[in-house]
Amino acid sequence: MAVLICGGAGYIGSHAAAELLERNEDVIIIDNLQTGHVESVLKGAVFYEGDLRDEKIMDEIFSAHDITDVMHFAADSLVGVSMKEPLEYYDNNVYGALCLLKKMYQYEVKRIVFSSTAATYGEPETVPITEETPAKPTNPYGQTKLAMEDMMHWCSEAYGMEFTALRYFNVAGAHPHVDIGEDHKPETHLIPIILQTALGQREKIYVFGDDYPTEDGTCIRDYIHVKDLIQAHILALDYLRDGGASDVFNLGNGSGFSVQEVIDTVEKVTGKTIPREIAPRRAGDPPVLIASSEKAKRVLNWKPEYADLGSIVQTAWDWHRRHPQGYSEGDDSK
Ligand SMILES: NC(=O)c1ccc[n+]([C@@H]2O[C@H](COP(=O)([O-])OP(=O)(O)OC[C@H]3O[C@@H](n4cnc5c(N)ncnc54)[C@H](O)[C@@H]3O)[C@@H](O)[C@H]2O)c1
Ligand SMILES: O=c1ccn([C@@H]2O[C@H](COP(=O)(O)OP(=O)(O)O[C@H]3O[C@H](CO)[C@H](O)[C@H](O)[C@H]3O)[C@@H](O)[C@H]2O)c(=O)[nH]1
Repeated sequence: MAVLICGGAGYIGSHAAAELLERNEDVIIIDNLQTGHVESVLKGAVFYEGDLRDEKIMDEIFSAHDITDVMHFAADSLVGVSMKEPLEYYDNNVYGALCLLKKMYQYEVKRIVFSSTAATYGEPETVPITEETPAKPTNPYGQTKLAMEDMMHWCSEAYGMEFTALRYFNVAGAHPHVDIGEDHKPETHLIPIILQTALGQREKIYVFGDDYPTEDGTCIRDYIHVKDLIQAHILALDYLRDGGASDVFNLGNGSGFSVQEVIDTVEKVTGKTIPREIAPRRAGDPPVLIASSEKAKRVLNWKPEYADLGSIVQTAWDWHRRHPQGYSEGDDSK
């Protein structure tokens, strides 16, 4: 039995590899390294550098290993870029998932745990967001993720291929004891950008809009620690292995923090003053996104450990301080 991690050299996929290896699972990774890092591939995992859309390497992997389960993280995931390059997003995300599902069907692999996103909900009218909240994406990124969920739904109906679509809210933090963390180039996510400012690599943080209908006028998001997120993936995998039916689950902390509050928290954790400047709104940002993850808690028995934003930021800060330039130092000591 082996788990194939698609996108296992990326931020979240590498944390999944760490957890699976800790459970003594056989881990196979495919990653084309378009945003991933070979340095984040952990010892013990079998690594293939390649693309999901390349049938040759997919056949090589599926015939060389007894793959029983898939975790699928490989995707393009920048909302802004997706607005400008929708076809690229459909190609990598939707066509990439199609290629993967075809191989799973061909090699009779029946289970897949999938990275979905809160972006499938678009701009919901009420919070907290439950899985019953209508999915109405407002950008191609969210739309491609919903299309991928739909494909899995129909594969489940037709071929008995069971899936869990995990709709993440804002993922942050780094592994508390394995030396892996978040390194996107370019970085667009709020917490690492503030940490880069704390490290003196950026002059200031631009706060995108202070005229939203929230208490301090800045956007509110629900931040979830990557380790808690991965714990839910492990539970989702076990749920499918125990015969659980295909389903969709939100993954968030259930509490919201404004951009200003996140910056204040980073100041507290790092002891540094973060210069901030109010900038125009970023297109497509909903004012408030807060998850209800009650379903994951009830069905999967998920118990997140990092409810407090300070402890999430602390683990990210620890990693960023150790790796101020990210993985680019060529650290291959894993
Ligand atoms: N980071 C977040 O806050 C967040 C929130 C919601 C959903 N997600 C989803 O979680 C997943 C992982 O996000 P991440 O932050 O770890 O991103 P990431 O870019 O760090 O990881 C994605 C990995 O997939 C690889 N990849 C992409 N396309 C590929 C392809 N066609 N073939 C092989 N490898 C490919 C990349 O090289 C990268 O290593 C994504 O699907 C993303 O949409 C992330
Ligand atoms: O320099 C910055 C960067 C971000 N922000 C603000 O900080 C908040 C969080 O922004 P992120 O880019 O960190 O995260 P998003 O909420 O935009 O997006 C995240 O959640 C989405 C789902 O809602 C998608 O899944 C996406 O992949 C994931 O990164 C937003 O209000 C954004 O406007 C700033 O003010 N300044």
